[in-house]
Amino acid sequence: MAEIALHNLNKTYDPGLFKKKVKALTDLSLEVAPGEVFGLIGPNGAGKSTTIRLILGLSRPDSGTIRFRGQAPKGETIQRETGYLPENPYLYDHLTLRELLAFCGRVSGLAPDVSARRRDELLDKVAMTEAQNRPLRTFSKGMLQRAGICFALLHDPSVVILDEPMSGLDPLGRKIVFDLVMELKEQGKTIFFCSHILSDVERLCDRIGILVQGRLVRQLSQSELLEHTRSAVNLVLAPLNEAQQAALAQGEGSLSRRGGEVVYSLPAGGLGETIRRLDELGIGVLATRGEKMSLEELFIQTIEEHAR
Ligand SMILES: Nc1ncnc2c1ncn2[C@@H]1O[C@H](COP(=O)(O)OP(=O)(O)OP(=O)(O)O)[C@@H](O)[C@H]1O
Repeated sequence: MAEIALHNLNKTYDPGLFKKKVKALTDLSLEVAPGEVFGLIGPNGAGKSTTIRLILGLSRPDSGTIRFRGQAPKGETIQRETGYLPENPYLYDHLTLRELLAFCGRVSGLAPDVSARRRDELLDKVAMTEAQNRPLRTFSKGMLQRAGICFALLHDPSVVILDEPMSGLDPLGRKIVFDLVMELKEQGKTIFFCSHILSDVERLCDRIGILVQGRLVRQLSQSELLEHTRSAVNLVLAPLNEAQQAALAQGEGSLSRRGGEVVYSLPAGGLGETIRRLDELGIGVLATRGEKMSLEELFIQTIEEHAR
């Protein structure tokens, strides 16, 4: 049974009088299996945070169903079983981090010794032991992010939901959080997260969903992702006229400009057919480069296809 199952979710925001309604999600369906790491990616405003808020019951869909282990989610179960890091964690800023975590432990019903042990472990993991006695209002964005991660994980939840966990972190902080998420994955936790750092998503996730304008336009398992990204070919083309550009826009590859070069990227499998097509269109190929397509390129290609 899926840990999280979303079926045909629709969500519209109504900002009030005289303002246009915003359709944030359209017929969104996805499932996350126990122990799976699911990464939801998409451009700004695609509906990622909205999806997370619906899963957590912080907002209600207009229609569609949300199931948590087969049941309609109840506030208490969700609080007990999930750890949530919001996009911009708002924490009680007059408390020190140590006080915040003690409060969190009490609210979660942890025994004081368990709470203290978890606190010390987590502070150590996110390199915040020395900052624990400082009030949160003195923290930088990256420090607040690390504090938010401790807050989300203190009660050792089995499902972890992270909205932009790498946001505001320096490269070392990113590595710390990356390693922590990897450790949670190894412990068999179910993880659902959104991130714009696609190299992390690529390395961490068992499955990836691409959300564009509120619609889930693509889902890929780790092996499908490997298949898609394994063997791309980039053809460097001679300058194109408008008709040639329009003709290529209909094809299965994607056109881009890189450092003054016109590059046409396509899966290696279709190369023979593409060369014939370029020949018919009178387009010269200046160079051919075989390379691994990154998730970032696949992401941009998917968004461009969707825009077309
Ligand atoms: N409370 C709200 N009232 C009105 N519109 C909203 C509200 N919250 C979100 N939206 C709109 O819904 C859409 C989806 O927003 P959401 O925050 O879910 O996107 P996102 O994918 O998380 O974006 P980002 O990557 O920028 O964080 C956007 O158009 C946003 O402006």
